[in-house]
Amino acid sequence: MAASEPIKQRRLSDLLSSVPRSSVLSSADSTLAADEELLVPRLVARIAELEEKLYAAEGGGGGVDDGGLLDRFGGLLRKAQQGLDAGIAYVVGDQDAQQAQLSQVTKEATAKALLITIRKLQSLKAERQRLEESSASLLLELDAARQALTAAQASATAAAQAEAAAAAAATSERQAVGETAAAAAAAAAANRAALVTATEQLLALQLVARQAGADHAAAAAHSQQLEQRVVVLQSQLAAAQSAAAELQHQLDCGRLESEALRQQLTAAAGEAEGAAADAEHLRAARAALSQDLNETRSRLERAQMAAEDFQCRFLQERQERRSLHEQLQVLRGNIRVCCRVRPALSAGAGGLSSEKDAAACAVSYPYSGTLCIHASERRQQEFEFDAVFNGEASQVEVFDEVAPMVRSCADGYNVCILAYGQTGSGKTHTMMGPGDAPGLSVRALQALFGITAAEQADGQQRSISVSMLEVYNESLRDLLSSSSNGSPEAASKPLDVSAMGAGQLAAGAERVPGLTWRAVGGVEEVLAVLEEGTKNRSTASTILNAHSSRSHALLSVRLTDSAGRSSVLHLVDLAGSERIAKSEVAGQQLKEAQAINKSLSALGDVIQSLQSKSAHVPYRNSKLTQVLQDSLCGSSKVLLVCCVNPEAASAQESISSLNFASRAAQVELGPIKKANEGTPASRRQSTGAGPALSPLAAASIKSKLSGTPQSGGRPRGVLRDTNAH
Ligand SMILES: Nc1ncnc2c1ncn2[C@@H]1O[C@H](COP(=O)(O)OP(=O)(O)OP(=O)(O)O)[C@@H](O)[C@H]1O
Repeated sequence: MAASEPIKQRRLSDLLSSVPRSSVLSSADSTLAADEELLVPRLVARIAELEEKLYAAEGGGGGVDDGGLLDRFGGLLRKAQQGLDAGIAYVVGDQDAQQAQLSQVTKEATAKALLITIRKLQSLKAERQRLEESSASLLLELDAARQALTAAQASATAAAQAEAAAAAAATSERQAVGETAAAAAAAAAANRAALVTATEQLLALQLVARQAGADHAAAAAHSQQLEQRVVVLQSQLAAAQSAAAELQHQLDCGRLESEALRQQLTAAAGEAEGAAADAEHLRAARAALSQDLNETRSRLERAQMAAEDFQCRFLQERQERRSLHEQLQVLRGNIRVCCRVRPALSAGAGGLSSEKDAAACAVSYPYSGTLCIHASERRQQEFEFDAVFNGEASQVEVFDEVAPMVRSCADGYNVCILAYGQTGSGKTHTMMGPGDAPGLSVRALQALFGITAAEQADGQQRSISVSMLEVYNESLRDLLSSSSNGSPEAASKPLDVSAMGAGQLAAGAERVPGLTWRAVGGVEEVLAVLEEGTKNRSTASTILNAHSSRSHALLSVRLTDSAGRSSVLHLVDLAGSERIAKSEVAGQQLKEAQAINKSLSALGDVIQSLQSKSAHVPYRNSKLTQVLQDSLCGSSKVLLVCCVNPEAASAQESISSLNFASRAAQVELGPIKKANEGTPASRRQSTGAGPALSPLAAASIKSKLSGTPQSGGRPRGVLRDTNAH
């Protein structure tokens, strides 16, 4: 019998399911509702389900899992903590040695990262603590639920036993069934109440279990989050480690750089020491230089003062020199005459017909400034001039004699330098000269350029222009005219001479109106002009000189200052003065020779008139004297260079030329005046000649300036004419 069997410990659901529902309900309480009848099996099923879950929870290792998870969490957290601690220790541990080397920014960044990491670890620890506490509380609740369940099982067992007893009593005795049924109903009601209570407890446990499941899920999720955080922290730790490695690398680099910088600093310090020494040296040198500079400055100031003094004295002395120069010119006379003897030429040259002519020399030089022509063995003639140059005299020596005249032109006087002599005697050589030994013309212009350049430095401005004129067959030809082609017939525009008297030309008026004047700025331009004029010059062969010039050539140089005042230097290469009979010319050349002789005679007449102080000077007798009249009067200076052939064959011609020169040497043109003082129309300026000198003073000055002994008052010109007959 089931009711007499010992009540075994069984599940509450098994006990409940073994109760016969119909008999219990129909006999104990006919008022139970149908849904109440269904409630019991559902509750049993539910309880079974909960028990299964509970058993599953108990036996399935839910607590174990929670503990394992927590352990894992703890392990992970500890590992994370250890890693972080190791990172922190690694980072912090080396800080002592490295901290000083790291830059401030790097240190701050590292400290901030560490702080953040530590805070996160602290937060994780607190979370773990909270979870552990939560898990403990859940375990307690589970224990309580288990105990309540055990109590409910015990109660259910008792109820089942009671039910079994009731069923046994019902079976044995129908009578007692009713009474027993009532008792059973009461017991059933009590059981039902207990069941309701148990059910409520189960529901509560179910809620708790559900809560525990939710908490478990939350804990799992949280654990997952923690794992993720751990992963993140590990990656942060790895990043921190790599950052630390990077920092270490940077530190190493920094150390290397620091070492390099230290070496550079050492080197720079060495250099700085050197530079300081150099600076000290330079400072000393600068001080010395400064001292030198001061001394130099004071020397310079003294030199400047001396220079000013010198300049002042120079100006005074220049004025004095000019004055003395003029006095010397007065003493020398305004016509100076010198003689130049050409060197002997080989046979055939210069018209020499034989070796005998070439060898025989008819000239000797007894004293300084004299020469003697030996016309024959019994006849000789001696002449004295301002200067006598033998055949060995250079162009430079001859120019030295001429230079004062050039200076006079620069001082404002009209000057005329004439080369006179027979054909082949060296006139052209003296005036023009070859390219490698330029004559007086080129040297005079050179000297004038030098003078004007020096004046320019003193602030004076003077321009130089030149003209070239040929007097051929008593007609004038402009050698620089563009229409002149060099042939006598192709005469350019006809030129004539102004009718104004000597020295009476108005300022700005031309002695030869229409004559071409070329401005020249240097010797090169002068040479070009001379070449052009020389090319245009008419030449014709004669027996005496294959290249004898048959015309007078005038190179005129005009100096004009900024005020319009001008002075002229005439450089005249006269045509040959030989006798016509000897030249054996005829026709056109005879005509040329006659014209030459006529003009040279006119020149001699002018000189004769000046010598005799005649009231009338016949300038108009030839074109040559007309053109030169302003330079053959009292307001000018004249230098006549008498050129002489040394050969015996030319002795007579030489004597003739020297007689001409002697006459000229005795001429006094009158008181010297500057070029612009001659006419009322011209501007007047100081003569610079100074007051008239006593003869004694004049002799003294002349001796002083010329350095030559005086001739003892002996007249220049022909000294002796020794004739054996
Ligand atoms: N002092 C000198 N030194 C060297 N050679 C000279 C000298 N004088 C003249 N001669 C030479 O003598 C020759 C004739 O000279 P130059 O032509 O100057 O004579 P000139 O008097 O001008 O003749 P012309 O009246 O025909 O013009 C030339 O060959 C020239 O080089």
